[in-house]
Amino acid sequence: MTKRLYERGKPHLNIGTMGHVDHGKTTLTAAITAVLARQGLAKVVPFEGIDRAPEERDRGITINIAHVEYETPTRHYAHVDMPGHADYVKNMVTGAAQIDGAILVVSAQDGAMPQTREHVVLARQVGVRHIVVALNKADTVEAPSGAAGRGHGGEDAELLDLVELEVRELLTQYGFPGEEIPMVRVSGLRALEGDPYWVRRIEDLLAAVDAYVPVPARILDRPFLLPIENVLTITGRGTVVTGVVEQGAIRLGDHVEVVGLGDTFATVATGLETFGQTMDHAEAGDNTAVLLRGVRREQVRRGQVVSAPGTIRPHAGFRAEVYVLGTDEGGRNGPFFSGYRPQFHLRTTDVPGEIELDEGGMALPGDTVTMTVALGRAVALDEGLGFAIREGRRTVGAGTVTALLD
Ligand SMILES: Nc1nc2c(ncn2[C@@H]2O[C@H](COP(=O)(O)OP(=O)(O)OP(=O)(O)O)[C@@H](O)[C@H]2O)c(=O)[nH]1
Ligand SMILES: [Mg+2]
Repeated sequence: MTKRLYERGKPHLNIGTMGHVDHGKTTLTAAITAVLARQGLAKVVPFEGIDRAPEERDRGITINIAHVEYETPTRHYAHVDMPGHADYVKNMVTGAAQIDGAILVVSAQDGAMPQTREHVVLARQVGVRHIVVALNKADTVEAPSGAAGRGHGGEDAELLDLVELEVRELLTQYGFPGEEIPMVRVSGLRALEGDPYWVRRIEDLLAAVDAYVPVPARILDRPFLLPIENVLTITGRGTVVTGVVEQGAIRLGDHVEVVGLGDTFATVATGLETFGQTMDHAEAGDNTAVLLRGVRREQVRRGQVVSAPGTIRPHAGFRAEVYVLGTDEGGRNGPFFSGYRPQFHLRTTDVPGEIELDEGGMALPGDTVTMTVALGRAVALDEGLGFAIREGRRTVGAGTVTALLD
């Protein structure tokens, strides 16, 4: 069976849904595909089809299906719906999801909640600059005209205004232009059911994303690098790794190295695909599956990177600047000290590491501190890389690598 060649007709962007648990991220994701499918711009991905990342698939090289693909009239999107809070932190905060913009989903019933705040803080830390807000579950608050008996009328519409104001203030507090951020009142659930009024609102939301999130400048002038998100075995073909190309470009047949979490080794990219379509080359920003020649499944794992030969090395020691999350941002209740051994989330992996603090040996929630880190395992590192520090289920800090030590 021959596969369609991926056409680079429209600019490609990576976006994702974020927001408090149960506010409707997955329902909204499904609704977007349903609405765009009516225009022939997406395949319907049902609610149950999102959030699944099987270890193995036997049909072709396919992207981790937590990524949903769709087009608007002007753009091609890969959309990642993080399946829960811990995964959000792992995937997005560590830069693994590499999103160019985000849809912040806030339930109109509940307003901003603790994870709404935490996600906004962390989005800011990892350099997500453009957020569009979906005030979801608006059907529980607002009635479309003519839909007598549904919704609750005037007073609750005022409630929506209040929620909107509260979210704008939250965004402004964390350095986003809260006044100008587009906010669209939607109902993922009703749109998914095909209610024309709410379908139009989803179209409004997508138009807002198209207009507000700019096409980012891709780093094409640096060596190829792809952090491995997922490893798949394709029966009869070999081992495939998937992820978003962080920088540079790769052509079919290029020599590459697999770096980190063990000995570096060389291989060749003998297949490239995106969402089931073949590619002759992949470049920064592309959600890509790479077939690696002669590589056994056990040789590769999430957390390694595929890179142009000789361009990046594994390191265990580095210097960093870290923002320690405040208690109200989901951070610790108290300080930590030199000798502290949390988990470091770097690109697509997490490894334990010991912290040596510079000044005074103590870091309080809300502080920005400099430190030396000794990781338990060497991973592919470079200066400027962003990372998150976690302890148990709590995000302790968000930092940047400032120098490599060994
Ligand atoms: N009334 C109403 N209910 C909704 C809407 N969107 C989602 N829901 C319901 O809210 C619940 C949570 O929806 P999900 O889409 O699973 O929420 P989520 O944000 O993906 O949840 P997590 O992934 O667990 O964080 C489900 O029962 C949905 O049916 C909406 O627009 N209106
Ligand atoms: Mg969900």
